Amino acid sequence: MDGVKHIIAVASGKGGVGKSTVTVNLALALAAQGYRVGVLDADIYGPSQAQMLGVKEGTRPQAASNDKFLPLQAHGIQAMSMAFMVNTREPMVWRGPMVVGAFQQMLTQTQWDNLDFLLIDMPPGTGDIQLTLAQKVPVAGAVIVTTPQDIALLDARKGIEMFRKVNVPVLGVVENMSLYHCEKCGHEAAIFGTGGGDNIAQEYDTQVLGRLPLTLSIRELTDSGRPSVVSEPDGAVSQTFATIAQKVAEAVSANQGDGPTISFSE
Ligand SMILES: Nc1ncnc2c1ncn2[C@@H]1O[C@H](COP(=O)(O)OP(=O)(O)OP(=O)(O)O)[C@@H](O)[C@H]1O
Repeated sequence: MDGVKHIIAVASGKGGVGKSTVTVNLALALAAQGYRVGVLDADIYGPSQAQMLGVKEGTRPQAASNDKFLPLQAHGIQAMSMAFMVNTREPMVWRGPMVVGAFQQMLTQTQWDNLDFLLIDMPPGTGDIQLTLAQKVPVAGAVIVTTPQDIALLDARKGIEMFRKVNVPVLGVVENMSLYHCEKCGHEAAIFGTGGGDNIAQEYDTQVLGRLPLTLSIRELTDSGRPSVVSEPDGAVSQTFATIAQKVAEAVSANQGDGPTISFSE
């Protein structure tokens, strides 16, 4: 795709497992490692990237010279979202084809500026948007976000199966809300059970990219527009995202054969 080297879908089967939180922090972690990164919020009905990136309500993208939109800039990354086009306080009462049309327009009519990675924050489920993405553009891989409990894993499995059906490699699984961590007393509890991420990674012959705790700070920082990776760059959560970013970049380059080029000369 024009202006983009690698497209990565961040997906989950189930809603509310932290997919948007992982997308924005992973994007910022990749940017911190020197990559040029963009985020496309494909959640048309419930976009959250504008808020998570701290873009002020009512900010609109500028038109480029060629019928395209310029993405907005936030914390050093480029971003496009339905939230930049509509009043986010009003519900979008749209039928499926209109939603797909809006997604396609954002996908093809955004003038991304020389990105190494475009992360697409997918809506939950395995429907129209997922199929449109796989059919319209070459997707380098998918990152699956899940929480460890059975009900979320059930849906995460469907997400993995769907990407396999459309020949998109699964780069790995991020287990979110692995462990509840009380920031006051330090108490930890596996509210959603343990081992879910490992089991699913083993089942589908992929890797666990990282595990994130359920903590107040992740929620507060991300929802307030200054995600953990920019607010607490040296904190444990940012370290985890740095590792996830590294593994994602490695998995993409391994899949695409971007290894070093060796040449011989006399
Ligand atoms: N590890 C975490 N600890 C605490 N809060 C979290 C964590 N991950 C996500 N949250 C919070 O949970 C809520 C839902 O997260 P998020 O919007 O990222 O989920 P989602 O999977 O993208 O949801 P959907 O796709 O259904 O909109 C947000 O308020 C977010 O801040």
